[in-house]
Amino acid sequence: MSDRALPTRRAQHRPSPGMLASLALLPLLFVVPLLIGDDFVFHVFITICLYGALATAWNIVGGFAGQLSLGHAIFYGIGAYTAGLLVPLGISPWLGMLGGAALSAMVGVAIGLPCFRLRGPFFALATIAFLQVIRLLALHFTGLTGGAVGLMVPLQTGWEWMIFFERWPSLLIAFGLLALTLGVTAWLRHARFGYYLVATCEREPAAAAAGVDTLRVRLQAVALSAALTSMVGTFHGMYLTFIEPEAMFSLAFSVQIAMFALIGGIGTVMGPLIGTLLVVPLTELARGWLGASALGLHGFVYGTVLVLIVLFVPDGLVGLFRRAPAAGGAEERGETAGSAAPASVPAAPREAGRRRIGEPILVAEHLHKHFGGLAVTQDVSLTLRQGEVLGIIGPNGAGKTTLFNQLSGFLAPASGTVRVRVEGEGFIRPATPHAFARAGVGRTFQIVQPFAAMTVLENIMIGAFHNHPGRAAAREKALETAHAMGLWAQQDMEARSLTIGGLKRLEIARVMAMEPRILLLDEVMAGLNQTDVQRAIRLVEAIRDSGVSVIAIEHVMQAIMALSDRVVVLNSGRVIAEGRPQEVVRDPVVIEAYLGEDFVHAHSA
Ligand SMILES: Nc1ncnc2c1ncn2[C@@H]1O[C@H](COP(=O)(O)OP(=O)(O)OP(=O)(O)O)[C@@H](O)[C@H]1O
Repeated sequence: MSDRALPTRRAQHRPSPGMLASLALLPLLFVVPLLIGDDFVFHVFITICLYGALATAWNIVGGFAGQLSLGHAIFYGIGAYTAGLLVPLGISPWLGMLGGAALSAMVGVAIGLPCFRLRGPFFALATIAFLQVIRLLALHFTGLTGGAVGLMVPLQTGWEWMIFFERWPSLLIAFGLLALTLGVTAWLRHARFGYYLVATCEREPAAAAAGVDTLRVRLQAVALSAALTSMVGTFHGMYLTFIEPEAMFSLAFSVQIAMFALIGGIGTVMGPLIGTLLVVPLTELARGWLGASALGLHGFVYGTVLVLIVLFVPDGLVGLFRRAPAAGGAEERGETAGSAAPASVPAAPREAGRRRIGEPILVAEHLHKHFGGLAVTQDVSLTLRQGEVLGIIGPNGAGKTTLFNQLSGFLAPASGTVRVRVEGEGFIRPATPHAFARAGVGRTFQIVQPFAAMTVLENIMIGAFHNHPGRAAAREKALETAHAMGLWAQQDMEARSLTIGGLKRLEIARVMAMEPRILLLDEVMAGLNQTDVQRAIRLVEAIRDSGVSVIAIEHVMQAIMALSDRVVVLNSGRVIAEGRPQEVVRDPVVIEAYLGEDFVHAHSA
């Protein structure tokens, strides 16, 4: 995402060469036809603007939200029909445009609600199914839509009716719609909403853990995209002065819009327009030269270009202009410069060494969870107190992660409750991951979940947005957290290039940027070398000393012994022991179920 949807720290004041070139060339879309003054040229440029706007609007769902919609013609058709049906009633298409946009946004949400549960090809197929249903309904209700015969838009000319004798006003409107969609996408790319969309697209659980209401974000995206698509549909209907279900709700048209974006580069602001700029003139010029003998040629042109793009520039045409990634080796620089050591966790409210364990802050009671016939959590109760570190240990498959999932809203217990104390509200019972995040519960994942295509800083910003909705404030908070977590030197690196130790720290940094009161750590020491384990222990100590209460699942007993105030031992989904670490490791039940005699001998030697 650093090079695609969001800028890196260095890049943010310096747009990419592709972006600059596209912006400089943008006014030419309006000026060139005016200078040439030829009807065909006007038509080609109006078509470019319209398809560019449609592909840009599609990109909000297809690119930023990562949901391959092949049903976007639904919104285009709604826009055209809403205005087309209102004009005979004496209502201006400008009002029809707004009405169509509102209706499309609602239809988008109604379709999105069931479809967003589906992934990959199933989502795409579901959008096609909805498109076909709406097309058939439009063909059936002939009284409303004109059926297969279609509707002629009454030929009233002038700005009020959006129909003109001259070509330039149509070009102006098409250009305006293109500028509007580009403007909305450019805003989105830099706003919290855009970060949330990309995070949701890349790793939904990690986004949810960072407090993102992932379904809501997707629905907002589809509503926005549908409204913009519908506005273009309204104008195109008026421009063609004829609307019919087969053309307005066409699958081929939906695929075409998606293809322009794919060719140019999805998840980028200018990519969809660049794709359109390449393909539409090629097609229109070929049609102009070859005339009727070139019927269906556009399909051949699209197919050829798409195959070439997939083979040679899989990221789309904007990939050609992309700047080289930030200089490699920053991780090593960070390591050797010693800046990777956890500096401090900011704003420690009380002195280390004088910790006082306070009132209960998270209480789980009688949790039960089954997966089919397997009872994974059996009557588990535990209490975390303010300022405490509670260790959870147990053999593989004991149910530790399943318990964590219930303590953070990722799994609903079959029975039992999880309550969290919130300042001024007393104990509440959150139900979803983002509700837990709002209540101040942050968590990491056993298998690290970085947003791989974002920079380290952008990853941390996803957490920082939780309490700092503005981009500048979130960035400030993320920088502060990166420094505290020893990730300062790596802040501009793409997360995917971090070492395992760096990824584990990033996982904690993203949660800490949310400023949680309760931190759930799922095996953050696993796979680390001895030096990194020591660093991680110091980091968790610093977090604890800053006033955050911690529950840590861990197999690294050195860390459990150093950090835990109390330890809960799980085996086969049940709590088999609980107490101070020194007592628990001597418990024969724990030795038999988990630690083994070797551990006892090693520590008594
Ligand atoms: N979604 C699921 N569906 C079916 N079974 C599951 C699911 N998630 C976990 N399990 C099973 O539940 C049991 C407990 O898994 P869990 O991951 O909670 O254990 P754990 O104590 O965290 O193990 P480890 O220390 O290896 O991470 C395992 O037998 C696992 O295979």
